[in-house]
Amino acid sequence: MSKDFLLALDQGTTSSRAILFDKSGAIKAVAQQEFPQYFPEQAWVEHDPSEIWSSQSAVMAEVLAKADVSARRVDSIGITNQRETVVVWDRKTGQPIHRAIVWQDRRTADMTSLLQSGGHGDMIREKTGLLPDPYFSGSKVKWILDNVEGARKKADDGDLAFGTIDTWLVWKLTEGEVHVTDATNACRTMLMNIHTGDWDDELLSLLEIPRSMLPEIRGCSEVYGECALSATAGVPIAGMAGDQHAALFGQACFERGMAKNTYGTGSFVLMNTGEEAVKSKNNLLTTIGWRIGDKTEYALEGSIFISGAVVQWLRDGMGLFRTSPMIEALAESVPDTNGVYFVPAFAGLGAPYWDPHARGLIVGLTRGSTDAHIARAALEAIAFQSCDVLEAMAKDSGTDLKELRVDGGASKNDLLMQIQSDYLQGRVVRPKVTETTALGAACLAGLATGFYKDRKEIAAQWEEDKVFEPERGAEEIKESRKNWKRAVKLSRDWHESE
Ligand SMILES: Nc1ncnc2c1ncn2[C@@H]1O[C@H](COP(=O)(O)OP(=O)(O)O)[C@@H](O)[C@H]1O
Ligand SMILES: O=P(O)(O)OC[C@H](O)CO
Repeated sequence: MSKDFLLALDQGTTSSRAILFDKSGAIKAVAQQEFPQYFPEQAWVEHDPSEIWSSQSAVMAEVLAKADVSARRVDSIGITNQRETVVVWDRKTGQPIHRAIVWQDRRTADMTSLLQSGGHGDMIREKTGLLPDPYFSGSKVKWILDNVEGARKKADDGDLAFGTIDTWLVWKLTEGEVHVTDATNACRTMLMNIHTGDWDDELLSLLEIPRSMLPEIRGCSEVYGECALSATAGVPIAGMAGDQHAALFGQACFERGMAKNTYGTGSFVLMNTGEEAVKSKNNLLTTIGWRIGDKTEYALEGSIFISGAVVQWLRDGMGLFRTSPMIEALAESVPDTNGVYFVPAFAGLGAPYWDPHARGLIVGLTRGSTDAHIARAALEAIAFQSCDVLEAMAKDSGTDLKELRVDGGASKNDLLMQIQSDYLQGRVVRPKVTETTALGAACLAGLATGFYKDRKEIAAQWEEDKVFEPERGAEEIKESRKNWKRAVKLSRDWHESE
């Protein structure tokens, strides 16, 4: 039977998705399931690994049924996932010993501040391309080992396994046979040296994490094992990358200097820097774009923790509208924010501020402020945050960005994309397929099996849907950009440590 399809498993922060692509990169079918978020304490965020697995395996079966395609016609599976989120499980029982600690969780803020004040910041930056922040996996693993009864002894005895979500899914898909991660997920743990491509003993000993817990680090495009589940039994798992890296690949940003921004729960801007691991002088991260065969390509990244999530908060927390897309009409009903600025630092601030103690605020309110102004200020905030990161990126890379390729749930919002282009004073380009994260994972799998010959074939499939050009001049936006920075200043260092 001919193999006509690639299956992408896209395990995101708020939902698990499975998408079936045909060879031209067109979507044949999508299945999606949201799963519960747990907020046990202020600024803590957890997921239940078994709910992640049950939602992901359910959508995998559902998408094939929806498309009426049998697993025998699926060439291979590509996995992509929310990054940094930590699962620790017992190797013997396969049971997690704690809920997954999610990338947004701030419980280890004091721990990472100590790493900084203890003089480890430069070493961490040099080796990992990251900076000490609770965002990354390492401090979360240490927290589990320190706080779950009996965990440290079990870890020392070699009975525990650690994984980011990619690792957890492969473990489940292969029924405990394969314990691997890929270079892009590994490089977000703060435990890997991005220059050697291996776990780093100095970092492991600093965080007291035994090497025996860790998965093997593999490339992004190779066969890791075969699926053991009945719905997809025998299909090779052949692609794996963190969601932002997969999106960079799916956007065909294959040349140095090309960049994308994914507007999901957070926003993540990545710029390809080729084989050079560019060191940021402006508080961006140096990250692995992908590793294919023995070649590693790098990227600069600006990670913004809250973007689409602010829309969700206005929807669910404030009840301003019923569905996320409805924010567009509400925000469009006013010509501007009437002086309102909204800093959505719900989970502290990521790049380029890196302040885990910042908290959200809305300023500039008057008796004339309405829900529409607040909605518009939320969209402006999404755009402002990306501009802050892109400004830093231009300085670090020494290149002015020619265009920004966009994707993710909130990129469907035309008003937001126009605001982005205005504040950026540059071209914003949205492709026909905005599921580029899943597409990237599928393509990585297809490259490994020979379904695709080379990257050129993939790049040729990328098609533009809509281009946004600035409608306002540089002078017109100057005042707003200045006020945004004033608002950010006010949000800083708000939460006091215990
Ligand atoms: N039309 C829209 N305008 C603004 N935000 C949107 C729109 N549609 C979806 N969103 C936001 O995008 C996010 C979902 O995007 P998605 O790429 O699925 O995220 P994730 O992968 O992080 O779960 C949600 O936070 C939602 O509020
Ligand atoms: O699930 P997303 O799309 O919000 O992405 C989460 C990021 O990978 C976190 O680093």
